[in-house]
Amino acid sequence: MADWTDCLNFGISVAKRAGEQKEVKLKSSPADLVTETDQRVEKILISAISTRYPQHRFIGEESVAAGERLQLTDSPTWIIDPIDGTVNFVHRFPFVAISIAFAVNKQTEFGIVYSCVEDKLFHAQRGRGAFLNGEPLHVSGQEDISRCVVVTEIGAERDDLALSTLTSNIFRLLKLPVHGVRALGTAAVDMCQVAMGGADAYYHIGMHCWDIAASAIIVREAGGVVTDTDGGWFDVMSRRVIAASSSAVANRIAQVIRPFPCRRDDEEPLQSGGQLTADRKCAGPLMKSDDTNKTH
Ligand SMILES: O=P(O)(O)OC[C@@]1(O)O[C@H](CO)[C@@H](O)[C@@H]1O
Ligand SMILES: [Mg+2]
Ligand SMILES: [Mg+2]
Repeated sequence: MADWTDCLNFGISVAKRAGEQKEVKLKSSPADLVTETDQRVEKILISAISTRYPQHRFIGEESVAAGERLQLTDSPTWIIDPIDGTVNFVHRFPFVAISIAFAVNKQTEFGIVYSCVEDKLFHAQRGRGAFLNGEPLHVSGQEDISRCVVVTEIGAERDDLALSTLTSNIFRLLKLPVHGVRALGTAAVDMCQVAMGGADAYYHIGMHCWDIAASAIIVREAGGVVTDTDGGWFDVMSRRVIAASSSAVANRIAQVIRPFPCRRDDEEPLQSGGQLTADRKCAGPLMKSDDTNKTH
């Protein structure tokens, strides 16, 4: 088995260096600031990594937004979210992370999540455990859904179907009941909360591969389970995930929540006026008819 520890250590060092980029000045508007900062951090990461590993490929949120093709091949690939929690960043809500995953043959070999404001560095390497600032991490192991804190995200979708589905999912979980539902505004940090036992589960529909590729391996290596929202096999490109402290909790959440349709990350972008757009929004047919049969 190839040993990717050198890449992991290099990834950790560039993530920490990029996380020092705090001296950003407001230029014209919060939107500009964020775009500029996100792009700058992604450039810092990709330029450092590609100088050291010129054969490696990249999937970066900002490069994809700029029109680059999103394609996960068998080649060694770094999957990067330069700032996960951009809205938090603008509002100074203190959860903002750099998320870096590394996949070979489409299998994630390691993941790094640097929660910059908290100065918490999470990492995990396949088969070698998960760590927070060098200390081993473990999920809570909770198996009883009624004793769980569940994390989810509100997401950026504002269409009626997405909004009504996500609010009714929260409604059904609260009625089970669970101990609480939380949202931190960054999928990467949400999932690391599951990995460290601060939360017992996380589910989300509509996030992207760069939001969760790193934290998915961190949860698994911390002893948790990661599945699709239907309880089946997790596909990092599907934009659907449950991460949980146990299979029992993951399965219970899968029974309760209903999906809304999302374009896969690796689907060709929508055509708009003859031009390719980076639009990967949730869209598509209404819920499947069997969704109405889900357990409440
Ligand atoms: O665009 P960003 O900041 O990289 O990421 C988007 C994101 O923060 O939005 C969702 C919640 O709104 C999260 O699940 C996800 O991580
Ligand atoms: Mg993100
Ligand atoms: Mg981002």
